[in-house]
Amino acid sequence: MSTDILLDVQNVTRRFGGLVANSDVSVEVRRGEILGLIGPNGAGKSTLFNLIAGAFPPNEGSIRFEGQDIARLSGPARCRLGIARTFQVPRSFDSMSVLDNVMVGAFAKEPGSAAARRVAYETLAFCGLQQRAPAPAGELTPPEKRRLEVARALATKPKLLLLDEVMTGLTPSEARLGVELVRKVRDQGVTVVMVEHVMEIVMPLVDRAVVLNLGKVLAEGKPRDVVRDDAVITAYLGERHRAA
Ligand SMILES: Nc1ncnc2c1ncn2[C@@H]1O[C@H](COP(=O)(O)OP(=O)(O)OP(=O)(O)O)[C@@H](O)[C@H]1O
Repeated sequence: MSTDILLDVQNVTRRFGGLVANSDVSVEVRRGEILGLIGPNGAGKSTLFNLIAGAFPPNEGSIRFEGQDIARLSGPARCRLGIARTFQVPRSFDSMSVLDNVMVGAFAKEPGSAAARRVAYETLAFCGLQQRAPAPAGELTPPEKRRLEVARALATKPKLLLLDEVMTGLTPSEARLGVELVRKVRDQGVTVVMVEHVMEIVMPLVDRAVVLNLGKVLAEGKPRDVVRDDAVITAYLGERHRAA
């Protein structure tokens, strides 16, 4: 395996009863890239995130991170190796302060509370949330909550960050700030895989895109090629993209 492959998912299948949510999916994630994972609702994008982050194991196939087989490791063990994720629906602890929420992430790598607090403050500043550190997380606005999700994941000091629809519901100016944050994360040396539905946001941002449809990889490549792919237009993007 080439060392520039950080994450190597090969021939992964995940079933839920009779439903095949991921079917023979292979995706390679290169170190330092921003990879977009796109596709219609129910295509299997979150399932693939869950498989990578360790929410459940695959029924078949292999998942290797820096060459190590991680398919049977727990979520916390994968977090310690350097895989972090956000959730589609933010999962903050609303009665805890914003700072304490981020400290929960920081404790993954920093057992001492003084060091974890320092990491949490640095991460909040990086994400533009430092002013909100003492506020209860439940008082954050929806875009701030999405930032908090990112901050909590970043505080674990990941090598690979999985972003699940962090731009959903943002106004165009909030989304621009979100794009800036994702670029900054990558510039820090963190590899990013992001699920997004808004093509105008995701396509200019990502280096490559993988399209899932009905649990299978339908296409992958440079964004400009993927948006012109006939199968992708038919299954997901719609006809207005054919003229583009
Ligand atoms: N834990 C689960 N138990 C049973 N079925 C599941 C589970 N997780 C996902 N599924 C099913 O697997 C299929 C793929 O779902 P998944 O959430 O991965 O798609 P998605 O591409 O992330 O969709 P969306 O864009 O709507 O979030 C769906 O039919 C979904 O209902």
